[in-house]
Amino acid sequence: MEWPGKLLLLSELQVRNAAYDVSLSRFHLTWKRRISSPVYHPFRPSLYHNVLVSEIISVREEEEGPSKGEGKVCRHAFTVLYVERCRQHRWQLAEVTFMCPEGALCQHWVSSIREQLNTITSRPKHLLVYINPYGGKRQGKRIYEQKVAPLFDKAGISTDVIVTQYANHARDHLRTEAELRKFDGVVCVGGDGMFSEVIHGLIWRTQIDGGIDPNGPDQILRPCLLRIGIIPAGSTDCVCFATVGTKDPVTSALHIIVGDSQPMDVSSVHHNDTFLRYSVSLLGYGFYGDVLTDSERKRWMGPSRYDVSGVKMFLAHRSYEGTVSYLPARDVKGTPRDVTRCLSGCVVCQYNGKLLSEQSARCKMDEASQSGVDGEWRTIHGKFLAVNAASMSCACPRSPKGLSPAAHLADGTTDLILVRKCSRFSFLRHLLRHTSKDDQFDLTFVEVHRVRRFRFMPRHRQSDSDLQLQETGKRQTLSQICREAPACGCAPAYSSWNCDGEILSHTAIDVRVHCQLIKLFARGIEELAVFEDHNNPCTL
Ligand SMILES: Nc1ncnc2c1ncn2[C@@H]1O[C@H](COP(=O)(O)OP(=O)(O)OP(=O)(O)O)[C@@H](O)[C@H]1O
Repeated sequence: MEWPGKLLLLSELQVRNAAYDVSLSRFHLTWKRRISSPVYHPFRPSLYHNVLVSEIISVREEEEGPSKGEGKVCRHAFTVLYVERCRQHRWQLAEVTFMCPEGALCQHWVSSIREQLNTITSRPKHLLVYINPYGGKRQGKRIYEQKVAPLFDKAGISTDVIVTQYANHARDHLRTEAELRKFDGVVCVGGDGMFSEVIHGLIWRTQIDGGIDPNGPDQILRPCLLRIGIIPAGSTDCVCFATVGTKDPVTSALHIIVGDSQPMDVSSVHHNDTFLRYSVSLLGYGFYGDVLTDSERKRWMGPSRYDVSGVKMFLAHRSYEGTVSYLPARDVKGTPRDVTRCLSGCVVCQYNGKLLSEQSARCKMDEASQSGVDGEWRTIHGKFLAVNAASMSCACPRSPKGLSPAAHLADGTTDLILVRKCSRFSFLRHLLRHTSKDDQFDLTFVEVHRVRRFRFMPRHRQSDSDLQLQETGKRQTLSQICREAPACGCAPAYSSWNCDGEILSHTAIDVRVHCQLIKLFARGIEELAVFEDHNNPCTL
């Protein structure tokens, strides 16, 4: 076996007229300046650079290098394009040009680097791209054409681009028409709504192709083979922020190019035997459901509608009666009160992912053992200000800790957070703790459980006429008027579920977490230390 640290090439080359020792191994490209004077010079550029081969985007031979170096003639040059880390998890494309004394040496370097890049099998070569031209500030097309397409081009990635014509265009295309075998991944340019369309299309198609009925709440779903990339261009880009650490199209494009892979759990939401939606981040009933319902009526306000509706619903202080039953996540590592976070290469996700896939393999062999794997249901009845299920931390720039700071992206569980009826002041304390260092769960009226499945049943069942009105958007009957503006004194009987920013049509739901059902072109959030390279001018 070849020793991985073994040097494949070592030459003296020039970078900006200074001599460097440049070396290439299977994993690293390094260039180290030859020091002519031992005297420290504070303004001299960094002396040592190290780039992972896995983070080299491409290499190109220059037409003709500069004609003179320090005394030597250097007419042959090649340029390496690579990932450079900046502040706050941002990546950018950097390049360095090496000048070689001879053409043969230059070609040898170019072919050796290309050879190493060709050994990386996880990089996509052909992508299917969906652009929502109306997401966020309607910049999706411009962002893709100006910032992303040139990078894909440099990396030699070919694309089939579809600019969506209507809502659910991407979902329907993926479900039926898309020739998925042609592609190594699917990219969506837009916000969380667009990402949701893509996962709905891809998961559905994967189940149908695999002969699995997606309407069955007890079905073990097939993981999707194609990875998904998100180019953030929406007004809410929470999934991108949670999996990459920033909302920057260039950073996301570079994660796609280097072929990153981040598994992610998906929850299926059913009402009886009818599939409603998939969720990857937040399912919220009560406060977060009401905020979304109210903010939908204020779309004309733009993103500030969430603040306005948040304040309004906080003052309304509505609580809802219902029954929550859940299956606690047994045997898994981690709890919602952990101080450790789900970061890049998370060992909790790896451990639980393995454990749960072994359990579901056993379960497939013996359908009857299902109850043994799942354990026992627990039930809580009460009046709640909020019932939330966070499948990831739900961190965003406004709430950097998120709704459940210790939640994991891919451990097969969701954190069920129950906020019981309490005073306005107490609820405010709970909400404010999402932005401070204090533990938002350390309050008598809040409880949190790490679960694999849960059900919710409101005390008052929705009537069919309520459901019809909810779906058609008409608001004319007395009960609906009472629900929207209970000036008559009757409190609304039920809230709505906010499912990743969409309102569900039913309140009685059955939610099941599917461990690592999808994979993203991301690597999770890297430790900050990785980014604190003080030699890097971009971090200063
Ligand atoms: N061509 C289109 N015309 C109208 N709607 C579209 C089109 N393409 C996609 N959509 C829908 O637009 C919605 C919002 O898209 P997206 O998530 O990209 O932007 P956003 O501004 O972040 O939206 P949101 O406010 O929902 O987060 C999605 O639910 C998607 O289904």
